[in-house]
Amino acid sequence: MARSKKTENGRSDASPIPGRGSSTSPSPDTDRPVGPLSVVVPAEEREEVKVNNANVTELKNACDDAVKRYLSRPELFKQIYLHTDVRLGLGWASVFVAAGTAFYGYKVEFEQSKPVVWAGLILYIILTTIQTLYAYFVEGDTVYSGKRKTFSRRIVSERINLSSHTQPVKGSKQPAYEVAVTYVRSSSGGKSLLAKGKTHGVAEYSAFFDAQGIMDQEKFERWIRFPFKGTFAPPITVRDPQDLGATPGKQVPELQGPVLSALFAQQVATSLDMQRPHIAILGGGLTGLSSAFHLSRRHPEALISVFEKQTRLGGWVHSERAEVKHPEGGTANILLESGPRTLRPNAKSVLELVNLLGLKDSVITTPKTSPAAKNRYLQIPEVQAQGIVPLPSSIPSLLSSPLRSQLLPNVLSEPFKGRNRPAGIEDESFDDFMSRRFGASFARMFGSALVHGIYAADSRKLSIRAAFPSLWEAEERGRGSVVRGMLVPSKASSSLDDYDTGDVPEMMSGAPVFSFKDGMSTITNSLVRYLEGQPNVRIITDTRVELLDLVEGRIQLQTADGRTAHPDAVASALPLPVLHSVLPTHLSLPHLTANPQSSVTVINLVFPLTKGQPSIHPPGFGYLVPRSSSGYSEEGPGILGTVFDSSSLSAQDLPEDSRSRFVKLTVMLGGPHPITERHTTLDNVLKHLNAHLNSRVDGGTGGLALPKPALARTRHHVACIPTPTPGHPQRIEEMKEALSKGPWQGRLDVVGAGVRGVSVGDCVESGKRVGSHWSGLG
Ligand SMILES: C=Cc1c2[nH]c(c1C)Cc1[nH]c(c(CCC(=O)O)c1C)Cc1[nH]c(c(C)c1CCC(=O)O)Cc1[nH]c(c(C)c1C=C)C2
Repeated sequence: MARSKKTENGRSDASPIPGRGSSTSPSPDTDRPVGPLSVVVPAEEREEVKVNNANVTELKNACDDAVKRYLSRPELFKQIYLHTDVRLGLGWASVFVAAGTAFYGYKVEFEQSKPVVWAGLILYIILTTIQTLYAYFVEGDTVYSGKRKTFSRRIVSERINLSSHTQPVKGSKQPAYEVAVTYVRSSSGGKSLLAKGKTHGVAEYSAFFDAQGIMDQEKFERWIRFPFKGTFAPPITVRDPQDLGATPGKQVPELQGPVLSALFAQQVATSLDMQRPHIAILGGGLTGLSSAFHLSRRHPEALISVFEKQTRLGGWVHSERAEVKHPEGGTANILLESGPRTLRPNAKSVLELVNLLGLKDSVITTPKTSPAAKNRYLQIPEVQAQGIVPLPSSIPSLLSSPLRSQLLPNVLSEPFKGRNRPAGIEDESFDDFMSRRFGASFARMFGSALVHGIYAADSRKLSIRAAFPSLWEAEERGRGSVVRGMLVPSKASSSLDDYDTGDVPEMMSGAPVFSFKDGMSTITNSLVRYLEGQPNVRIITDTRVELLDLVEGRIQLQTADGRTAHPDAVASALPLPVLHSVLPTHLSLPHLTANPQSSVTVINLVFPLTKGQPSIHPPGFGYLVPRSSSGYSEEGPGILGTVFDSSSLSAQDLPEDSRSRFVKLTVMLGGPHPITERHTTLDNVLKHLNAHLNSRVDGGTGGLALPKPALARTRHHVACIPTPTPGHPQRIEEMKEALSKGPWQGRLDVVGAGVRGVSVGDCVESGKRVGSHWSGLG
């Protein structure tokens, strides 16, 4: 069932867009308001409803009463008593006529009174006949009529009429309660009709009554309520409310329903204007949210709906806080990242978001001079059996580095190596490229480590042109030499013109990386808060898109809970293999399953430091572990690298004085390593970490074992980073061509890490560019 965290329409008090109000920092997800309709009356506050199970009239009456009780809540509808009033009026009128006639006949002499008595009798018969006909034809099985006025841009009046009857026993089917709903929606005092329709639902009485005849009122309300949740929840379509009914033959868990789904669709449609074009965004991760942000700004006239299969938004950008106890007393509130943890200021699209979402006050930067920015380490068994060695960051450190024999000759000789790119090749693996220019051992030691740190992938499988196009171009600029090419400035302009970055770039100047006080989720949470404040955006969580089809030329989107939508355009921010799985064969796009994806296990560790104890790691960014000379095997530790989070991000931890008492780091495993559960056990990870940190080149902690961690949190991210294999850029061109020229005719756009780049900046950028060719949708 779709569960949405959407707030009421038009709620804009939290809009962090400058000039639109506050610039408050985002509050956690839990702050999101929940519509009153989703509040279930607690069981203890209800009166028990008990009926004779064998009597369907009693069963039906109990359900009718439950409908009335539910719909008459003050926050829902105001009951209209028109039918009762008409029947009462007719009843009283017939009583008066009968009484008047009888009185007249009594007072006046028989012969003289005859005409009037006849007239009275006829009038009485007419009135009671009208009353009966009214009850039968007009009131029918009406259980409830209600009305309300809502305001969203304009006053909208809504009327619903709900009738019910019992479906008798049929074969193996038990007696069932059937509800039919009609609704009318209008504005301008009823002059302009916005929507009109009918819907119905059926459920066996046994679904709500137990063997003793006690009614499960909550269950009944859940069944009847489902669509009303939509008042605060998502629309799926603005065009065709009937679409939202359950798909024939599909079962919504437990009961057939939702009963009032068409009304649900209409409620949203009304508040948004039925004629709006509709853009659906698949995926509520960073790319999906960025797409919604930019599309909602670019197309204020359109309805934008974001579909996310999980409850949580933000994808694998995930910051959490944890209370950690120090064994010597005191606690700290430590921020843990399980996805990306830092950003680079060259990502203009991210700077733009920082500016537009009002996040400047939340930014924390790492100075260029800080060790976290300068010091990086490698763990290469061939160079130092167990420990980590610093990557040289200056000429003197290069000359004294244990890595100099690997670095110096290969880098210094590269400019003198002739052109060696094989004729006619358009792409190759990063490992092949590096081996050609710098030698195979250099490519393995440094190239594979770099690829582990970015793609968690095997550099022998990664496309140089997709992953590091600047190196490929440098080779061309340098007439065969990458080093020479890097010394020649590239012609590519890096203008900020296209980005509304305000003064954020100046604020970042000198900082190699930045993050936020509350971590990377600050961006995704702020995007969600912004989007929730937009009347034309709906975020639909817990809803998996199952099918994306074209039916008679219209886009048809089906969700796993059996609902259908007909958006005018779709932006897919799904991983490409997932997109492949939702497209029917006749619409499948080329190359969606061409690339493998890496899975990473992320283990956040927090260690307490005792007084006077030196840190457990050297100052720096962390270390990477290159591919071993024997390749990837289950025998190895499976570690890709470790990030020293305290070095760059301790400012996220509270209180301030706890920062020197705890050390946080993150160990990453998996990717191309075939890992099993054994690899990710805490004991195993600590054993290797201990060996890496205690025998480091700068002396380590003097051989002391690591303290027992105060916190260890493990997250397995399955298929989280795509590996663009050689030929990827060409394949993407072909896919884009199929999108624009094939049956989709440009109405489907595909964005995200699987398309152009895997960094946070790339994802936000792709959200900025999505559907740039869409105009005049609909
Ligand atoms: C959580 C594991 C991740 C690994 N790679 C990525 C993630 C999220 C994605 C990634 N990491 C980096 C980049 C380049 C960023 C850029 O160019 O702007 C990308 C796309 C670099 C990077 N790698 C690590 C860190 C701390 C950073 C800085 C950016 C960031 O915070 O993500 C460390 C690291 N990441 C991975 C491993 C195995 C690893 C090891 C130390 C995999």
